[in-house]
Amino acid sequence: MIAPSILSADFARLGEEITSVAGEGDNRADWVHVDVMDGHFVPNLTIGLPVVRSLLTTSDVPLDCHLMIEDPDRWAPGYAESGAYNVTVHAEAARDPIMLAKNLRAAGSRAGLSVKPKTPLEDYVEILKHYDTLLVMSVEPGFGGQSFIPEVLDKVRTARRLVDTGHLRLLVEIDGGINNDTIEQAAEAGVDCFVAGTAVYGADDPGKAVAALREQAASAAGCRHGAQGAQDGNG
Ligand SMILES: O=C(CO)[C@@H](O)[C@H](O)COP(=O)(O)O
Ligand SMILES: [Fe+2]
Repeated sequence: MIAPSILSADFARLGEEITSVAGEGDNRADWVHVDVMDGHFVPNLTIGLPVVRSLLTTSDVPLDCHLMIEDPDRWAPGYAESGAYNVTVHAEAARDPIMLAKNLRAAGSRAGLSVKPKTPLEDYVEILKHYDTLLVMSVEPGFGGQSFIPEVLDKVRTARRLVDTGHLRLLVEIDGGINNDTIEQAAEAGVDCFVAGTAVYGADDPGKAVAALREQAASAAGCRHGAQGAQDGNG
């Protein structure tokens, strides 16, 4: 799955930028990723709930809201109530992440938990049993256009193993520095959903960029499944 991040889009034309990846066929994004930043949890400020509510009316592509905010226990359920498909909060910011996941689901969205590059996954494995998505940050949150941090792929591999062995039931999502040079290693590690800002909205044709990234990820993931089959004696 490909989720273009509108952080790299033209903020004066956000509706059109979303519709550019909301057509039919291969050029259609699976989700559109919306980065909400409060200037406290991260040193940058973007948009909040009123803008997200408007964006929800611009297309039928599900919105994936990534909340880089303090006190998500208080603010995140509003995004779910408004119709966001997936609402992701930061593990480092949530006070009661299990209750928060329950509140998000009760409000009608999927619940996502994100970890910054230096946050270990081990501390959150039990909590993740209450979540639908794990968002592994592959850059420090706050800005688009940064370089991919390959070391976070160990967390992707661990999460993939936990899902494949039935210990967790969630989608593994990655966010930061995903482009045609980095998507294959992320796909091989076991990512299900790839957020891409600059690689999609920096391209001449964002829809074509979505299709190209998906194709690259699918063929790299195919190689991973092939290698897995051979290891299991099925290949
Ligand atoms: O959450 C964030 C940044 O904090 C991301 O969603 C970025 O917006 C991804 O942008 P690129 O790294 O793909 O340019
Ligand atoms: Fe993000």
